Amino acid sequence: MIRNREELAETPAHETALDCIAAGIEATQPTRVMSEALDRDGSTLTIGDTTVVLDEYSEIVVVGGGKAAAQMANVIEDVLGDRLTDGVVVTNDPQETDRIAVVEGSHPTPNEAGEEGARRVLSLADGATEETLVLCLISGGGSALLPAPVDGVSLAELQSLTDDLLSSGATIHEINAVRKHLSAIKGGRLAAAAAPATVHSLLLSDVVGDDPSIIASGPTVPDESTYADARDVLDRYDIRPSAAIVERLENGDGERSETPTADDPAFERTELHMLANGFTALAAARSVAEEHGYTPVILSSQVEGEAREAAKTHAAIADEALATGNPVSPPAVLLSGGETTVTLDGDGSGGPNQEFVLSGALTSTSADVVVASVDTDGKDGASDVAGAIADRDALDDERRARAALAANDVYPYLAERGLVVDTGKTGTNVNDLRVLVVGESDDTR
Ligand SMILES: O=C(O)C(=O)CO
Repeated sequence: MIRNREELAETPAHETALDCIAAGIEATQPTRVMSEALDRDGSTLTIGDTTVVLDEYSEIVVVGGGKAAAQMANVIEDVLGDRLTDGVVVTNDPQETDRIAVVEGSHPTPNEAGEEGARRVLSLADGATEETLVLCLISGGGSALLPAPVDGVSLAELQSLTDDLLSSGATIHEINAVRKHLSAIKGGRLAAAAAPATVHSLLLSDVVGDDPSIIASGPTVPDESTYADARDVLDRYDIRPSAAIVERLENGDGERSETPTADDPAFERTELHMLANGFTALAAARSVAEEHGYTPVILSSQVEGEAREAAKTHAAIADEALATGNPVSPPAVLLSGGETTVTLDGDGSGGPNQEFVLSGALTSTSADVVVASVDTDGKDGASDVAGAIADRDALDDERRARAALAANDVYPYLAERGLVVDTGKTGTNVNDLRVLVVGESDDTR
C-alpha cells in the first residue's frame, strides 16, 4: 500500500503514522465498504440498517457513476446474482464485471463516452416502473463522469465551461450548482427519471461535510440550488460561457422552473445510504493509533482552508499537548480529515498535503512531533505522490524549506530527503488524512 514504507519508517512514531494512513486507506476501499454494508439472505437484501424485500420487485437495475463505480458494481452483482436484471455505470477506473455494463468516461473533463454512458443510465431509469428496484451507485468524480447536457447545450460547451470552473477557484458546492442546472441527470433528475420506481442510492462521499446533493452533483437527491445561484457563481468568478448556456441559465427549460426539491414526488420512494466518508478513514486510523499505545484524538473530519495555515494550527495543538498535556497527554496521535487547498504564488510542484507537512514540521518546536498527511486517493495536488511525512529534524536546510514553500515547490525539497509518501493510485477517495504523532509510546519501542 505505501510503496516506500521501509524508507519512511524511521522511528516507531513514523511507523505509527504510516500504519494509521494505511488503515484509513484500507478501510475506505469501495469493495470493502460495499461488502461490509450489503448482505443478502434469499429475498432479503440489507443495506446498512435498511431491509429491502427483493420479491416486491419484478426487476432490479443498477445505475451509477463515479471513480469507484466499477468496484461498487462488482460487489453488488455478486450479492444480487440472478436477481439482477440490468445495469450500467460510468467510471474512469474500469474493471471487468459480469452483468453490469461498465462505460469508461473521463475525469475531470467529461467526454463523449461519458455522455453516452450517462444517456444509457438515464434510459434505464426512464424504463423503470413501480415494480422496479433501482440501485444507484454514486461516488466522487460522478459529475464529470456522468455528463448529460440539457437540450440545446453541447458537450463541447460543457467541457469548456467545466475547465473554466475547475480553474476558477470555485468550491465544489459552487461548481456543482452550475453543473446541476445544465444537466438532464444531476440535481435529482435521475430520481425524477426513475419515478415511480423505488430508488436506493449507495454513496461514497468525497465531499467535506458529506452533503449528498453535492456528491457527484446528487443525481438522486433533492436540489435546493437555483438557476440564480448558478448565474451568481459564473458572475463571481467572471466566467463567460457560451450563449446557449447563458440562455439556459436565464430561462430554465421552459417547463420546469427549477431542479426538483425535497417536496417533489420524484423523491417519495428514494432512500440514501452513506457507506463511507472521511470519518471512516479517521476511525480506522484511530483504532490503529490505539493499538500502537497512543491516545488518539480526532480533531475534525472537516478541516479546510490554506494547507500551510491549517498545518500551523495542527502543530500548535501538538506542541500544546507536549507542553501541558492538553487537549491530550502524549503519547498521542492527532487526526484530522477534510480538504485543504493551496493558493498558488509560484509554479513549482507539490500539493496541499506536502505543503501541510512541510509547514507543520517547520512550525512545531519539537522533534517529538511527526507530521504526516496524504490525499487518500494517492495523488496530492498535481503531483504523483500521496503526501509526505516529516519531523523537525528531517528539515536540514530550513532556509530552503521556507523558500520551497514560498515558491509552491515543496515536492523536490521533500523528495530529495526521502520524505514523500508514495501509495500509487489507491482506489479510494475520501479526501485528506492527517496524522500527527506526539511523543513516543513505550509499546512501540
Ligand atoms: O461532483 C463530483 O464529481 C465530485 O467529485 C464531488 O463529489
